[in-house]
Amino acid sequence: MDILASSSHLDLAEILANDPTTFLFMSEHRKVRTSGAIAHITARAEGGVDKDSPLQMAVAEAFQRARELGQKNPIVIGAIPFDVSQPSALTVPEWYEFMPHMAVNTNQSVKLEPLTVSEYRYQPNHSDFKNMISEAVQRLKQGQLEKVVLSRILELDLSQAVDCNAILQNLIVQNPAVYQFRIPLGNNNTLIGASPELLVRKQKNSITTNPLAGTCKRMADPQQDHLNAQRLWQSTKDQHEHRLVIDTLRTQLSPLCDQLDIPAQPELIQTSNLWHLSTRIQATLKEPATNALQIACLLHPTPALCGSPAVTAKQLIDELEPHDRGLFSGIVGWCDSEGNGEWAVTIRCGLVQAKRIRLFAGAGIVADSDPESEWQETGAKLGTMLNAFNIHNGE
Ligand SMILES: C=C(O[C@@H]1C=C(C(=O)O)C=C[C@H]1O)C(=O)O
Repeated sequence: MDILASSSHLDLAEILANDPTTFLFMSEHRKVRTSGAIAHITARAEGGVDKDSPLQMAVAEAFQRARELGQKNPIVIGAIPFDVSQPSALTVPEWYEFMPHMAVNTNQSVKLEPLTVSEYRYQPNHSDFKNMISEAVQRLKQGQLEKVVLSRILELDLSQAVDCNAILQNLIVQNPAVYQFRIPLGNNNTLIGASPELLVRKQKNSITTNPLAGTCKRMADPQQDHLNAQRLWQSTKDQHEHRLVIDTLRTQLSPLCDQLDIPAQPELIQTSNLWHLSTRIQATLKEPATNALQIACLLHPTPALCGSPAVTAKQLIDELEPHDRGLFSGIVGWCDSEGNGEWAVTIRCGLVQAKRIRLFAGAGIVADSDPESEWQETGAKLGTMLNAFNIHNGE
């Protein structure tokens, strides 16, 4: 499709041009923006690794229609929920382009009028969250499973409607090196976020995945910050949490790949407010025709968002979490008709609807997890979105 000819800076307001249908997915690899819809795809992602699954068939059909309307290489873009038995929220747009990286202004945040929060709702609240983690720790100690990821929701009511695009602009400025997205969901509902975690990128026969697991908070004091990072690196608990993710990915990817390059040790990476253990995995596909959405469906949800073993962890999440995750901890991204694409994990994000914001944060729990530390960790994760809103109390 068209590539922006000029290399002048665009503010988000110009990029989105007040078009409520615009999807945005931006990374250091590609920055995609869209307009309009040829098809909305709600087919469930269950079994989506297979070419003849309902999801892949629906996408192929919509691509065919887009080609008939003159598109050379249509794309599908949007979000898939954590629970793949729930409907997908995908669109084949009427128009899209890959923007030049330089086109997007990542320097200028938007000065927001101070927002007044009229209500904070925690689901579960502090004490119920700690009970939930203690219950999970019991099950982990009994050996029913090795890891489960448990989460909480923070819902805020504001005294005035927020400008969703201004919040996204702030997210981009505060988190320039991650995966930023804007997913319009209808009913004036928008999912926005800045995820640090790549589920899969596919370019021709080459794939990359970059799971994160093992987290601690950044500190204002550089020495304390460095110490925290070292503590995370040396933590057997966090290294164990991380290894479980890598082992699963190795098992899933090995049969598909000629070459699979997994570093022996994770590295430390930093976001604006957190340290993570991170492993960048590179592989070459045996069958280059396998598309990015198929691989995303194979890997999702990884033990970084669900647990290990996956089926037992999913059952425990259904039993213990009081909320439905919906699109949170699902995946978000795009795939073109040549099979290339990029999918990130839907974290560090929120659903915005006029005066109401719904935020999500989860943490990996293993047998030696401490409930209060997990509350603190999820609080720090919520900070990514709260900072973009310029809300500093409550967490
Ligand atoms: C679930 C979240 O994060 C996930 C859990 C992590 C952990 O347990 O250390 C780290 C990164 C993500 O894979 C979240 O940010 O909400």
